[in-house]
Amino acid sequence: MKVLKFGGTSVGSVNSMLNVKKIVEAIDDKVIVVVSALGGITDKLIKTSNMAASGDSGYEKEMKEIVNRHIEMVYTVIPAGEKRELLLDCVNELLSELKDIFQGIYLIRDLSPKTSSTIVSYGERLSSIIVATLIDGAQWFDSRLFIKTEKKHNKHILDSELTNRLVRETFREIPRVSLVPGFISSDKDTGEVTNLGRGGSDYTASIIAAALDADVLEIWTDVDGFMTADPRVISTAYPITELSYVEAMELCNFGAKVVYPPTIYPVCHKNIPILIKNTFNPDAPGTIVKQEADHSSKAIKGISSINDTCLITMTGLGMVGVIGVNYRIFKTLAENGISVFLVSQASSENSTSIGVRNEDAALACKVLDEEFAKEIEMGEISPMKAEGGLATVAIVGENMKHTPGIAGKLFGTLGRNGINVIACAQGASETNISFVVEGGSLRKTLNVIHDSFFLSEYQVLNLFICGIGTVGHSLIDQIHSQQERLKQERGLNLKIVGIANGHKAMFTRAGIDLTNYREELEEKGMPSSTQVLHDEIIGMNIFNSVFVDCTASEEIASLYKDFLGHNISVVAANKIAASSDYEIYAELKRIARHRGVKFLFETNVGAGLPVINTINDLINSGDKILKIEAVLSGTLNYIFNEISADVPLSQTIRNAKEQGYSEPDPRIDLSGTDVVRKLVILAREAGYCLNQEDVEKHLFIPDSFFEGSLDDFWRKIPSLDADFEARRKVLEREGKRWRFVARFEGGKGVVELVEVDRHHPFYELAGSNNIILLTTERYNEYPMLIQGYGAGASVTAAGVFADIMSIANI
Ligand SMILES: NC(=O)C1=CN([C@@H]2O[C@H](COP(=O)(O)OP(=O)(O)OC[C@H]3O[C@@H](n4cnc5c(N)ncnc54)[C@H](O)[C@@H]3O)[C@@H](O)[C@H]2O)C=CC1
Ligand SMILES: N[C@@H](CC=O)C(=O)O
Repeated sequence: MKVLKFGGTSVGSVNSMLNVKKIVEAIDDKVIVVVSALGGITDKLIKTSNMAASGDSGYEKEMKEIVNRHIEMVYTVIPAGEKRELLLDCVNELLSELKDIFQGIYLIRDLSPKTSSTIVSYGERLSSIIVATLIDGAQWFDSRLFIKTEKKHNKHILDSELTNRLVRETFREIPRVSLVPGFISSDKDTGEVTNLGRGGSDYTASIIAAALDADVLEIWTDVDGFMTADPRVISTAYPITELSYVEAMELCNFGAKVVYPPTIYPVCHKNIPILIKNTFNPDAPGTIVKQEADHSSKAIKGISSINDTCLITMTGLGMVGVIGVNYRIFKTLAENGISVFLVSQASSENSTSIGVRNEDAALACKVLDEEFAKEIEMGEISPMKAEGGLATVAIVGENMKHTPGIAGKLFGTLGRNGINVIACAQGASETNISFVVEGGSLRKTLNVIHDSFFLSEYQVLNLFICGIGTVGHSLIDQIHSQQERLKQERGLNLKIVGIANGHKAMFTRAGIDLTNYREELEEKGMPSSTQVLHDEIIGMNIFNSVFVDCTASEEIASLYKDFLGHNISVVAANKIAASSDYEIYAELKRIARHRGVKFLFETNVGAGLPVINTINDLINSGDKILKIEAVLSGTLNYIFNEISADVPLSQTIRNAKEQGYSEPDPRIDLSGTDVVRKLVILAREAGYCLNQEDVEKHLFIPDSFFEGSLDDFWRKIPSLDADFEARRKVLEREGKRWRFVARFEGGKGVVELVEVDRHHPFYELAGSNNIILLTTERYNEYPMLIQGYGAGASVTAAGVFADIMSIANI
């Protein structure tokens, strides 16, 4: 025998009603069907009662809607004929009783709890007789006759013993299909209508299933089962196939509204499985809840949360070692009907924090202050402190018991993402770790956990890309072309959630479609500014996020500190921050380390060449960099390789810009600034404290050419062509070439134009290539050499991409 329960959405529309009929009639076994009120009707009944009680004549309109909803349902799902007429008689009679009750309330302007309970019972009474008529051969039973409650602490509580006996008596002979209204009950002493609480239809079904030793309890709802997390917050949440009773209880107690929590105990006690199914998708497997759920899988099964938490903290040295303090706290709260869902107490016993719903907080503080008035007056205990606007999150899974390090991983992940844990609790059963965070961090918290415990199919990295010129555009193209492969083969979802250039910016948590992002940015983007980027990116508070700087902007570099401070990793092609004042560079690295995020800038030197990582590897393994000799400017090397009788200096500079080698402002290259920045960064990464002004410069273009605007520069630069050509000819005759060389040794840096002959290791350095010779304690007689493309869109973008991938750490 099976017990099936259909919730309000399952009986809320014509289509779903017809699905219910199909599902029940296809069962080849005895079945007891428990139904809720038509979706939304209970709320409407409560609203109408309150309107009538407050003298608002608008209640009549609401009542009309209730009438229409039921009558229309009857006319659409029950074919014309005798059955329909009989049903209409019953429905009209119930509706007319209801109308009279509302009128009475309106006239006397009074609504007692007893009348309220009577009113809400009409929802299930009406729906159940409609469904009973709809399903062939169904026999209707009145649950008020066998679901019995008693009053305790001002609440109607099930009298299990009496109810079980009455259920067994009622269903001594079980018909093929029985139809029972859920939720409603009656007082065992007075016979007054009561109910089992909102969501109580699940409980009705569970009580009946347990009393009759059903084979299974099926809860038919509008979702595919228990999900790994709230799908409205986590788009990648998915249904869990199997849960143990304990796991299901932990999950539904805490926000996952799939099952009304008291439902689990009666069937668990009898070892009757619960199957959660979707009325709108009956072929989906659903979730099975049973004694022993699959233990071979992930350590945590699901996450649940409530965004309605107030933490009440009681502190005082007068609590230490005093027996009975906790007893008094919980007794006082229980006597006042306040439910506590989280308790956290330090072993020092001088503080206890209690999680209650926000609406209960004021009363909880009041009654506890009263209970401990004497101790408060003596200064032994401080008055209760309430902190509202919080959220409680629970991670749930019986496998946690067998897996060390879950708590470490959980709190480590939260910390790296800048989420502050205000209180936490874990029972010795180890099936649940609950913790409290700021309400505003809930979304991020759920995403972080879902992602890091691999509940999601993919690990997500959220990228903000700033600057979509030569490097930024190429990077986005590369990400676009690799996105799918990374998802499928590496389980990594690289999501670009923000893109900005100097004029426009756009942001979306869902990820930007990269097909036409440039057009979209132009059309739909908001005006971009440093402040906008700062506020939007920090305000979005997204987990696992990386700010990627592909600009050459000082203002943008000034944002890194705040981003790192908000646990956003930074990947910079922009060299300004890493080469700025040593203190700033050191501070950024310090913040990144403290926050557990990354500040990476491999492309600052040698574009995509592995220069900085190599130096880090050498240093980390105990080597010491003694000397750096390098050609670090792609632009200058290109210029000195291209310059010829046919291509004058000024033209080579233009060509370097067109090839995407030069800085947005090529004067940065020609003035040696770019090379100085790079040398400073290399020296710092090698462990030396060097600033740009410490580097000696021997330049080849007079300073006067860098005065004025960029247009002035382009106008003036051809005047140097003839002189350069004359010098080039001499050089050619001598069999030499120009190389702009950077050197660092003994704590001193120099950049200069050097004339090298064919025996020099830099002589053959082609195109825009870079070369870096590292003399170290280990690589001494034969220095380490790194050589290759040192500038250009695709290699630089690939280097930025590699930094991003190292943050993903897959
Ligand atoms: N081109 C290359 O080979 C290499 C370049 N880099 C570095 O990469 C960075 C970018 O270089 P390119 O792509 O060549 O420059 P670009 O001039 O082509 O692109 C710069 C982008 O930054 C944007 N931008 C400028 N100021 C901005 C602001 N305040 N807010 C938002 N966006 C802003 C511009 O609108 C443009 O989209 C530079 O810092 C450069 O030093 C590093 C290694 C190699
Ligand atoms: N402008 C730079 C680009 C790489 O950093 C160069 O020419 O090397």
